[in-house]
Amino acid sequence: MQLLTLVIVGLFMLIVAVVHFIKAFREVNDPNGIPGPTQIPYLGRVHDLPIQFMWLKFKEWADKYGQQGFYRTMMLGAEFIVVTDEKVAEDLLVKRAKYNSDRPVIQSLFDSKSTHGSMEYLPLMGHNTYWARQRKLSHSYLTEATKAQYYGVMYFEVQRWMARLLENPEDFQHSIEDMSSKVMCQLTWDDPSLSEYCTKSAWGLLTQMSPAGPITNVLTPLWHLPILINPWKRAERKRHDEQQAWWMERLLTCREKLARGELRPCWTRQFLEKTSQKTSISGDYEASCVIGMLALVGIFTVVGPMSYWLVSMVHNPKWQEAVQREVDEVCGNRMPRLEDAPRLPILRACIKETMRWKPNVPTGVAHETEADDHYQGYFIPKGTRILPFDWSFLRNPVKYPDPENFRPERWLEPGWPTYKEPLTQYPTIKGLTSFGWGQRQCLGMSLTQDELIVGCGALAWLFNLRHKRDPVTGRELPVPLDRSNSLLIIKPDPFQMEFEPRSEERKKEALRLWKESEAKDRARRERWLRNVKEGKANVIKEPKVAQPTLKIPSPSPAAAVPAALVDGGEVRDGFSKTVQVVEEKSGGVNGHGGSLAEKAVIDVKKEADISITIARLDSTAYESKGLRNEKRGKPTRQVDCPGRLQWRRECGADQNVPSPGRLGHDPILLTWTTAAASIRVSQRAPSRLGAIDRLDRDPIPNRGLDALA
Ligand code: HEM
Repeated sequence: MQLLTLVIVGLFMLIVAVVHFIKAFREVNDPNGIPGPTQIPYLGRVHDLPIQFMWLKFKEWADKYGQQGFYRTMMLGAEFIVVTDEKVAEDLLVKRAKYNSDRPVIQSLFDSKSTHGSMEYLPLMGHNTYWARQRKLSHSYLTEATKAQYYGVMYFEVQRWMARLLENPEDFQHSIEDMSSKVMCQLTWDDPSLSEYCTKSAWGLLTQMSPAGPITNVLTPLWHLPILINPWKRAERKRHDEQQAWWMERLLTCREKLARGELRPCWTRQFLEKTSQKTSISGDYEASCVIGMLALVGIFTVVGPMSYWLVSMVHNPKWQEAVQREVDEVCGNRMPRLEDAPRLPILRACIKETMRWKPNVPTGVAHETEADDHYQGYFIPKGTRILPFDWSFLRNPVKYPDPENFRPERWLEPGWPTYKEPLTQYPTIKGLTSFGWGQRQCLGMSLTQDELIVGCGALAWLFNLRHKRDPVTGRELPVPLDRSNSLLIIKPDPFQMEFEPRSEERKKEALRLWKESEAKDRARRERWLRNVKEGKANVIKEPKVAQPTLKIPSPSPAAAVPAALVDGGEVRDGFSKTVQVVEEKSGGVNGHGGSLAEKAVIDVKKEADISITIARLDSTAYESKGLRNEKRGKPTRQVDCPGRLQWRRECGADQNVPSPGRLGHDPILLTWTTAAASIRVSQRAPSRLGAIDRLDRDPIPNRGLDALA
């Protein structure tokens, strides 16, 4: 009897599970929804989407389901729209950029979107205030460096690279990376000797954020295992802390060098001398991150097309000869410079065709939608990831006839769909789909183009790039066309090739040039230091650091609250604001109504008295005075305060507070849930410099950022 009951219960549960599964299956495969491969409830297509060369599977699906320019798939509950046509990307990511410019969470990084104020990875940040101000700053630094022709750094490093290739050609893959790393380390911290570590750190971050990196990026629930049995989280904690400490150390070293007058033009000097006075960047920590991130992102990106240039040239000797002829005609006995670019269309065409033929961000970088939307009659829910699938854009046979082959003439000869005049300006890689879309479009297009012109131009001037021959059999060693890593940003796997100097004269000239540049650089540095010691020119004093002020960057207090809950509001003064909430949801603290209506983040850098006042507009003011920031490291603290005030330190295991205590940051998340509230946060005893250096509103309104596109 008991057995029979068990069997009946078991059968019943099985039937319930099957019915539930069928219902879920129908839901995730709605015949009226966006076309795409059949989805398995909860899993999506995680079972047959390969981690290696994922873009090839995406392309297979694109050919099958992407007739309308997009298709849909799922991964462990996350919705994806894979965009396969440029027009659709334009519609969704440019025209609707206002609410399609967020980023998905990257599970294996702490606070990848900076939702909790980590402020670390600009390209991965959500569509929030940190992103807006860091993008503005990065854009202005990159533009200024471009105008100043990168302070000569690119020529210097490319000359060094040519000499290294002559002396040690076998090491070419390492020396490419080191060259682009040295360029970035000079632009960032005026110190090329940092390149080795910086490159390592760049690949470390890239691996951590890629689907082909830690398994926790795909099997995301694993990330939430307790830290003791979670090797992925422990490894990331170590990587992260080392990287952040290194960035901070760079900034502090630059400050010391600046004070001694030893720092030449670079982005950190620009920040210390000028920007720190009038920026919304919150302080040293954030500055070290935004500048450090720029250095990293400029390494693993440029390495791809620079390496694929070698592949293109080895496989297409006719085009190599054409580039060499053009460079010889224009530059004669010297290496190409940026001012030669208008007269080097074949070089530019081959660079652009290399990027089209072998795109180094083949899947594209996902945006995330911030609002429900409809497109071509289909519903796109908030939180959907939109993947602008670059491999597909660049293999569209209508725009790029014969897409599988290297055809630079498509940029040079009238009659091809992509031909554009004047040839002094076009082809240019600026605006290529590989650099992304809308408000999140890449900021490094000019830098990439310039570095490729100087670097690839120098290669064409100095070398014949050839297959290497096996010394025993005499046979050509293969240079594979389709072997690469599978990270978000790719580069070819190691291979062998020959760098044959075009003539003995050019070889001598390249070595002489490098010796001369190196000697000049050393002499300049020594002169600079001598002058400093003798108290002569070029001693740059850092301006006095002003007392940081509290800021509320959001222009409208209402904007931070879900629109339906808000009935206007006003900013009373710099530090306080009023929000009127007209509707409440159930739940909330202490059983009283009130979903999360507002929250603010305060950074308290050192011990300080602060006063936080929360007042219900319709009753007495509740005050919690003199909260001392003495309990460092305590993860959560509840303040006994009527009016359903809750505040806590934002130090949960998943919420990455930038090295609390160590680097001087100590953010407090403040939330309040009253029906109608005003809040005042102030520093009661500003006894120490920089005690409070940031008061932000979070979530951050996305309106008003369009101007930054
Ligand atoms: C081959 C070279 C490069 C490629 C293919 C590339 C590609 C991209 C892509 C696809 C994005 C995301 C766009 C989107 O979400 O729609 C991006 C963002 C970005 N790139 Fe590049 N990039 C390159 C070089 C560089 C360089 C040299 C720098 C600067 C040193 C740079 C700085 C950035 C920054 C700061 C962002 C973040 C923009 C934002 O989130 O608002 N990139 N890049």
